Amino acid sequence: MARSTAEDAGRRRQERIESRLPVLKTVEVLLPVALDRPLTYAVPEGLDIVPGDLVVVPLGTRPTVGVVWDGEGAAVDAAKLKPLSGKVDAAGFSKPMRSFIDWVAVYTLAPRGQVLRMALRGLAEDPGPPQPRIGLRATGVAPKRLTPAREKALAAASDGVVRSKKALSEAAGVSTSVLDGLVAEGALQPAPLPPPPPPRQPDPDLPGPELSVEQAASARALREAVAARAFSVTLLDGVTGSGKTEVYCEAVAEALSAGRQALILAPEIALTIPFLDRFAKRFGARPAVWHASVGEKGRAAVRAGVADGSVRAVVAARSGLFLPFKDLALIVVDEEHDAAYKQEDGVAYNARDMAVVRARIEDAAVVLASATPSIETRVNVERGRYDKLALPARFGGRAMPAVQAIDMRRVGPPRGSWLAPAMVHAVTETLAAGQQALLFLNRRGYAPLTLCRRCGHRMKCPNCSAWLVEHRFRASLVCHHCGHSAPTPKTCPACAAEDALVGCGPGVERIRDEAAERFLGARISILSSDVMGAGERLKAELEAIERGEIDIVVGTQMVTKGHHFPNLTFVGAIDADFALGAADPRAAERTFQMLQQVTGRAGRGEKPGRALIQTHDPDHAVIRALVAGDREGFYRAETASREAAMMPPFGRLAGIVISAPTKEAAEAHGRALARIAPKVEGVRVLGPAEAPLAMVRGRARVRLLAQSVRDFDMPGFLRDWLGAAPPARGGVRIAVDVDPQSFM
Ligand SMILES: Nc1ncnc2c1ncn2[C@@H]1O[C@H](COP(=O)(O)OP(=O)(O)OP(=O)(O)O)[C@@H](O)[C@H]1O
Ligand SMILES: [Zn+2]
Repeated sequence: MARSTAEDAGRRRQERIESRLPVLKTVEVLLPVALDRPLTYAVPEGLDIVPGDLVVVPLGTRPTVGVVWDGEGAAVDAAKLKPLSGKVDAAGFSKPMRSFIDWVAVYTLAPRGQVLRMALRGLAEDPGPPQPRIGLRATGVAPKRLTPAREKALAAASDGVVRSKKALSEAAGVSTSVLDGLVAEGALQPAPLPPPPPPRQPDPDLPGPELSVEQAASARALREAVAARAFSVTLLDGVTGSGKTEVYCEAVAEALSAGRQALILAPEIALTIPFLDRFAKRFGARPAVWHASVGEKGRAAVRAGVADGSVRAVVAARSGLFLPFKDLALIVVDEEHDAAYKQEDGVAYNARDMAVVRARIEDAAVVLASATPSIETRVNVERGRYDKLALPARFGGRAMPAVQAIDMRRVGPPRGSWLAPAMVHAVTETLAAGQQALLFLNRRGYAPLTLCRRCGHRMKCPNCSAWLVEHRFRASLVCHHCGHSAPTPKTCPACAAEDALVGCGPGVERIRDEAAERFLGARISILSSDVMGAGERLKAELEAIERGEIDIVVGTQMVTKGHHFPNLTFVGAIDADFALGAADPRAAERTFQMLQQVTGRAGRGEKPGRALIQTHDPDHAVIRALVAGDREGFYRAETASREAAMMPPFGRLAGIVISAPTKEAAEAHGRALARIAPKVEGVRVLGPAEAPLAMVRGRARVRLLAQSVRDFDMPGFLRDWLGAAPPARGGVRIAVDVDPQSFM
């Protein structure tokens, strides 16, 4: 049977060859659209095309850039196919890069084209070959009339150097219209400007800081891992302020010395900013930067440089993982535990995990750095899959901050305020000593809930099952799930009472107001993504804090990690509990990590630090471990309870969210899916159940959860299952999330 099919195919191919002359070659082209399979195109005669080439093809009516994928073109009549329009003049996708895209698609169940789209970012904006820039040069011809301004201009140009119009007008101190006049009279003449000097390359031979004995040992091990030119993963597990950055920079130096490339991933754009300067201090030049706030031109330049090998070091947000490196030697995943590495929409991938996959395909080294490693990574170390290097003490013999809990049930703040007396006292002392304090609350805006004092009406998002968050800074009520935003009304929309709407609970803006009232004259800064953005403003603010121009920093999780403010000695966590109860198997781990990171900002300079944590549950294991400084104890207990519950990494999870215009439709489809779930040993399917966020953007949501033993092909199971699913009609949509981080 199989034999005759093969023979048939062979015969068909033969017929094709005989019936058409000349035979056109066909190729498979993967396109950046929601298709899993490449499409087949004919190759025009004379065009030399190999897998990995970037090509332009007609797709519908639009020319689209795609990538020639592996495999023979299908055995179809090439003459009936559309031919591809041409090759793009850019470095193609290497075989490892193509394998990586295939791998991510298979694992996440995203269509391959959708993964490709991430890897083509920065290409569409390619500015093309640089236009020659034109400047001005003196010709030696004397103008008819010589004014003092003209004299100045000609004197400045007398050296014969070609300068841009702007540069010449500045050098001479005359307006550009003077120069135009001289051009008109032939005394100045347009001429091509010399090309700008190439950007300075980071120099790995510059001396780094003198490392401590432990740091040096770790640095040596990481250098060896990079030099081995083989796949490896190393957890760099060092307490806050132990100098992990200095240590992994040595691994970067090793990659650069070999003329190869390094990628440093950071979970937040805010963290890339101080890193640029630290990198420049170490290597004499800044690395390339890749994230959403980099403009189109900048992105195109980074992408091109990464592909041709001229860009050696890139610091990037998670999407940098899909850049087409020419010779990738090292990926550093800084703050590897961070949930921001997980992309929730579109292709649901975890950049930390996919960094390991990419490194395996490219024979590269991975460094996972964290003061609070994920349980997943720790277990991989215990199983011998990853290596581990430990930095158990802060650099320079500095002490870890002393951490205490404030029991909000007994010694909490007076009604209507959020800072407990002990917190106020500690901040006052800190300011009196000329030091900085950080108040941490992981809630943006002013108040998480607004209600009417008269009728009790609560301000809800019209599109989501969520409260609107008051942002006083923007004078509006905002939904943090869909972005809906409207001016804060003067009257209650339900009972029309005037001035009856009140904010309940605190966000960072409210803490800022309270701090301003309590600590008169203190210079206070709010660090929160919606207030600061991610650009120059944030950079300036971080620098002002570092220089000591700010007394109190009030911030969301944006400030919890990575930053190094030497004069900051006190950290107060306003509400340690709010994440503890969440319907999330990682709730305890996450809370521990967040609080350990934020308290770790205290006392990183000469002066010792301390931290206070406001909690309603001081006996909770997380709080007790933080106060006792018993990191290992917490991890042991948490790992054991995860194992008992068969939760990751001891079991696998996948979430399926079904959304639809109505709750009934979502539920019906959820039930239909659950009914046809394959009965396989070692896996069970839970749900459908209404999602905690039951409505987002006007769409009702229900969830299914698949839970399996550890050694189980979850993507394969999901593919079989969903492949047999009834078609999603009536606006039903299905989103699959393998290894979910969010359970909302
Ligand atoms: N060997 C060294 N010589 C001089 N300074 C050092 C050295 N090691 C670390 N430092 C300094 O100590 C501070 C803390 O180091 P770093 O920021 O690398 O710590 P970290 O382990 O990354 O901390 P966190 O996990 O909290 O981000 C930095 O200012 C760094 O420059
Ligand atoms: Zn909303």
